[in-house]
Amino acid sequence: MTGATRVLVLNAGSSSVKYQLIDMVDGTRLAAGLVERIGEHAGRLVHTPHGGDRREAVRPFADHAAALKAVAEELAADGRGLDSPELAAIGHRVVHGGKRFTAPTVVTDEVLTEIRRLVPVAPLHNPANITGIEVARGLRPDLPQVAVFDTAFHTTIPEHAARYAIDTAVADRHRVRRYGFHGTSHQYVSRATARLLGRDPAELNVIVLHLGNGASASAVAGGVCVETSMGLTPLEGLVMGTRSGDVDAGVVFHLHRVGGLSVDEIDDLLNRRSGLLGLAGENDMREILRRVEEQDDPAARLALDAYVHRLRKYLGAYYAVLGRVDAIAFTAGVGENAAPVRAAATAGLTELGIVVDPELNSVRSTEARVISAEYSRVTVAVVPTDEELEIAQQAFTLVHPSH
Ligand SMILES: Nc1ncnc2c1ncn2[C@@H]1O[C@H](COP(=O)(O)OP(=O)(O)O)[C@@H](O)[C@H]1O
Ligand SMILES: CC(=O)OP(=O)(O)O
Ligand SMILES: [Mg+2]
Repeated sequence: MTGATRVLVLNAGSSSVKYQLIDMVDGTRLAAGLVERIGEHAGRLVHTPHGGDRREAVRPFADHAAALKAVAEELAADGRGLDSPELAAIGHRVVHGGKRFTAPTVVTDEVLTEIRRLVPVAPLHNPANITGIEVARGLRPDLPQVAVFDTAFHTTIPEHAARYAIDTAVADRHRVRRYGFHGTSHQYVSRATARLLGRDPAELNVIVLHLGNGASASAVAGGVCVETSMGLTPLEGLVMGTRSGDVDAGVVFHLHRVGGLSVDEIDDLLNRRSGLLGLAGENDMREILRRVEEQDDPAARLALDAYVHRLRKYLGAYYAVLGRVDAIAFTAGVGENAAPVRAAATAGLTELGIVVDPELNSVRSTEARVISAEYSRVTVAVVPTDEELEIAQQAFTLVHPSH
């Protein structure tokens, strides 16, 4: 293959930027890294070039623009700067695509305006995604900037699952419905699960549990998403690091009318100070598990139990939605690494045909692997997600449809 074959992928989060430079001919990761704690006193950049040593810098990064400039400098230091003629596109994770964006899209001014209009329904995410696009475009105005939307994979969810049972006219006017997020990951992992089992995705029903900082579940029937736990915004569903997941909407009225909290304060409470953080003062699952195991800490125990209980409720619900489940796939930071969470989420479900093998579950590996017992009717697997590769492939296919 000749010409430009590389894609730089930017995944800009609220306080971090993850990036990868991938050669699409053979999938080589030419560079991977992240900048975290953007806007704080002590930021950190970690950069790993292909075949080279990991470099780390601890210093402040005032904002996303400063972080992206630092990323560009690291890539340039490897001789793979953003000015490289081998770059075919820059792929951006964009969290909310609303109803309009159902596929990867080349960003124009008009597309950017639409992504900006969706900021109120993805306040933690879309602003950072927009900055990423603007900075990258400033550095390489000649290159296609491709937006790959978290919501896209969920556009197949049937109307009766996507609708909230509220007045249709009000819902339509304000575009209130279930959009769902982490779609790029749910799509990648459901297919990777089929590959692991040597099956065609079209004949497989899978429940995907994406458990990272944000967490969501999805039900995928024959490769098509039919239900997911996040809703209008990435707040609904599972208990997360700092987000509550499901609460009675009446909680909002109560906190406002009786508790005297403003709407902005309630937003901040539910999105940034709830979940594991709200229950145990700590949003990192590693620390929660450590406190449970080493200190038998009651707050950490409650947080872990609430997290697992919610997960089990969704597992049961999606089992009923699908009718037949072939596989359950655990993915993202917690799903890939936290064996105790996987064990607790699946314990005592023999009647549902779900039996996890404790020994297989305790194996540490970065590879996709089966953790259920041989006789388990439902295959339970750990399937590492790769949102960056999926974004790079979708972006490259869009700009080079022939490859
Ligand atoms: N070894 C581990 N055991 C338990 N939890 C882990 C482990 N490694 C990472 N995690 C958890 O994974 C979460 C972050 O997941 P990740 O997928 O990296 O998040 P995101 O991409 O949403 O920022 C954190 O809660 C972290 O504690
Ligand atoms: C949509 C979402 O929750 O993303 P993240 O897990 O990256 O916060
Ligand atoms: Mg993630």
